[in-house]
Amino acid sequence: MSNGPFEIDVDTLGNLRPISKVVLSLGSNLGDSAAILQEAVDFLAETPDLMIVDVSPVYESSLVGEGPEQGDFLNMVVVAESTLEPLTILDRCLAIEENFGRSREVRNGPRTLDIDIIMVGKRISEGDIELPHPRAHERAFVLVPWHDVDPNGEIAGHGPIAELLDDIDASVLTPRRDISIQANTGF
Ligand SMILES: Nc1ncnc2c1ncn2[C@@H]1O[C@H](COP(=O)(O)OP(=O)(O)OP(=O)(O)O)[C@@H](O)[C@H]1O
Ligand SMILES: Nc1nc2c(c(=O)[nH]1)N=C(CO)CN2
Repeated sequence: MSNGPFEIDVDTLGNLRPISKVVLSLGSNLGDSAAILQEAVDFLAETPDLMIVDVSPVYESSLVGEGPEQGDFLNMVVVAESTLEPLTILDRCLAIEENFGRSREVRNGPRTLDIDIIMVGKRISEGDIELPHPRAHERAFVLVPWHDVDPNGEIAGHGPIAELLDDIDASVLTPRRDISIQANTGF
């Protein structure tokens, strides 16, 4: 899959809307994380004008970066196609996070659900959203699952994820083959 926009959609008013590749990183380390990830993917699949192309395997890892003592994360990546604007996708992701009672009281604290927007086509930072996600290129919990389902993926400004993987320690991740998240698109 290219990084798009690579196709055009025509809406009911006849407007042309570019279809962009969207990559999302989902993480959870509070509550029943496997069930939360499945429900989050279900909510994403119900989003109008966003079509899930693939969901990755799930990996477990300890907190990357600064933060209080907390449980290990489950992480996965969703690859989709969408005509939505990045800020509309962000609003939808924040609403899905809130549905699981996501709290931001403790900075970098444990979270029921975190959805990071890794990229929307070749779009770059605009307003309240940083694109591509500024830390995605150095995060094993993003690059490894993404590469599993999209080996030719690229991050604008950083290059092919297959090459970025050479610079990270993937051994920090434990594959959770006992957990399988499905994209139930209803078709
Ligand atoms: N690409 C992006 N994906 C998600 N949120 C973004 C993005 N760019 C900017 N934001 C803003 O940053 C906020 C995300 O803050 P949050 O507390 O979830 O960060 P985090 O996921 O804990 O840390 P990190 O940004 O290192 O992944 C969102 O509310 C949103 O307004
Ligand atoms: N292992 C792991 N570490 C993290 C994660 C995460 O999802 N998994 N998310 C972060 C902020 O988004 C910071 N650190």
